[in-house]
Amino acid sequence: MSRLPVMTSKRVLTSSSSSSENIQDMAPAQKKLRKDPEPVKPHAAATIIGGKRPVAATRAPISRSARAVGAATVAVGPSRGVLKPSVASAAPKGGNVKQTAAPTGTKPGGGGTKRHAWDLKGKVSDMEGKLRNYQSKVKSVNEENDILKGTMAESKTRVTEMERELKRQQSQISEYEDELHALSGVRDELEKVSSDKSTLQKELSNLEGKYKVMETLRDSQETELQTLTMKLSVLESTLARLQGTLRDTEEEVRSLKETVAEQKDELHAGEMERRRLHNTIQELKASYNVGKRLSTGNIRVFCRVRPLVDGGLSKHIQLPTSDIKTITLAKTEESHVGKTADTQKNYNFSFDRVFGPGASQQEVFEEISLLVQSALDGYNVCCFAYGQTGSGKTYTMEGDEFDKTRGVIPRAVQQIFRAAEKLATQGWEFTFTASFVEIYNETLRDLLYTGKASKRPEHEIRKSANNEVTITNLTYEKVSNEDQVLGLIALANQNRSTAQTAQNDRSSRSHSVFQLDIEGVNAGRDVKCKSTLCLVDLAGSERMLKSQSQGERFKEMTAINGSLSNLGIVISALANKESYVPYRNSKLTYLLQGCLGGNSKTLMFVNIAPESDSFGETLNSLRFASKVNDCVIGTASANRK
Ligand SMILES: Nc1ncnc2c1ncn2[C@@H]1O[C@H](COP(=O)(O)OP(=O)(O)OP(=O)(O)O)[C@@H](O)[C@H]1O
Repeated sequence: MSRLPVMTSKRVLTSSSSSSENIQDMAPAQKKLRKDPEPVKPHAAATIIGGKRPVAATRAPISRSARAVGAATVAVGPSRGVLKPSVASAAPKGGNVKQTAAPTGTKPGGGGTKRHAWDLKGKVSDMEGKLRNYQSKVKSVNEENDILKGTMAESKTRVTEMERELKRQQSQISEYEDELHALSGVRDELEKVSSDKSTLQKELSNLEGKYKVMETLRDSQETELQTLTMKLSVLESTLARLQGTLRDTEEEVRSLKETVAEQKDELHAGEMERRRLHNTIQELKASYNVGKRLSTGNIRVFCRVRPLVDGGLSKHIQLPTSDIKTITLAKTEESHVGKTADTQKNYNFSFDRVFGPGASQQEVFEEISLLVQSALDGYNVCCFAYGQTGSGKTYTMEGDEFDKTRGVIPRAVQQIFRAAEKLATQGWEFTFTASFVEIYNETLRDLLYTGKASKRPEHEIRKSANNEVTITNLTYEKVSNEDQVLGLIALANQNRSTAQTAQNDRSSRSHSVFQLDIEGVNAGRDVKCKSTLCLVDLAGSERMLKSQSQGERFKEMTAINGSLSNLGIVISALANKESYVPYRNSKLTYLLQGCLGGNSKTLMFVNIAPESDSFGETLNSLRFASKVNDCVIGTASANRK
């Protein structure tokens, strides 16, 4: 809206700024007017000077008369003699001159009267008329000039005014321009604000959308909250009810705990009583022997008869069905003279138990399971199998791999670990250490050794200050379950079979000793116990005539006989309460010292072969076992603290 006045001003400014030029420009316009036959266009000058039409209007006729005067003036100079052509040449251009000259009545070259050459007076009069005419014209031109001067002054004033106006308008323009500049900044700002506004509007619409979603969410959460509040109140009431129940239950638990503690005390007392009674029973069992005489002792002897290869039993072995403790060896002696009938000689033996050829491994173990239990109660327990080669010692001690035919060692191990688990509920914690050693030719060999054969260490039996017997360099393996022990037994058998390949039938000529050291702690009762379960498979006990054996065999025989007879000697020394017991006479007795002494429960299996050709060896074995069975060593006491 501010542009329009500015443009107008500019146009005005352009035309007026060169007012002097415009005035000069008027000259060509006037020249044109002279050529133009048409009347002068005074409005053109009027337009230039801002519509001062009255001035132009007055000027136009003046111009015409002035031109005529000019033409006449031009002609005045050379008037002598050349006036005619001059007037004549001026005639077609300005007919008005003629008209102006007409009142004089002396129109030279026109329709006027031509003076005679002599009519100088007339000519002077004409000239004077002309002069007067010219003078009046000059006067009117002067007047016109004065008017023009006034107009010029007026125009100058106007120009000055216009220049002032122009300056004012210029300053206004610069103001407008400043304003415009300021407004353009405002416009940019406005544009920015408008773009911000559209961004904000978008954001607003986004937020509105989100708000709606939130509102929906809030509504659903409020519903959920209401549901949860209801559930909470239900739960709170349930909780209050349960807390009441809990208080009652806690009360009940407290009284039950007291009862349990009392029962634990009773159980512990019961366990101790059980151990005492268990021990008494075994002592009583051991004290009753064939001779029906009561004695106190703790070596029990079981006899086991191996079945014949084709089953059944030899005639020379008699096992009365009514008595499970006796065995009779019957020998028929032919009459030398032939006159008398053959005589039969019976050898009767009585032991703690006699197992016939049909006795199963399970039956046999049941009889010794009480003894095994004693090992957990803190008693040293030793069980060894004695008998000639092939009489069933290994079968009795180790048995076969199948469940039914498993021997004493795996069954004893199973029982020990199961019993330890039960005792754990009464606060007992047990640690078990296993070792397996072979005595061959009075040399010790570690059956759990896994190193290089060439680096096999030598072993010595050592006795500590507290009378504990240990073997140097022997593998003592910590075990915590039955499977680990069975793995060790398998390793021992592997070691034995390796040695056996090198020397035929070596197992028959070596003693193998499996030992399980048991340590129990009942921290709650401050009770400890320590014992060793010792299970021994002795070498074959058959006697050989010295003359029949030579070299290595003789050496083996001497070693076996030596250790077995020393075993007998040690047992009788213990039975006779001799001051000196020759334990150190053989490796076997030295190793078993702890198990044979007064503080242990010992069981001996005497295994016999049923074949008639083994009669002699069977008799010897039964005699040896009988001697052992007669021994009264003394009562064992548990290793408890
Ligand atoms: N009570 C039994 N019932 C069935 N078979 C048995 C019985 N006792 C032993 N045998 C079998 O008799 C054979 C010889 O037994 P075993 O090897 O146990 O004798 P051993 O006395 O240990 O001999 P060695 O002194 O040579 O080691 C084995 O095949 C064994 O399975």
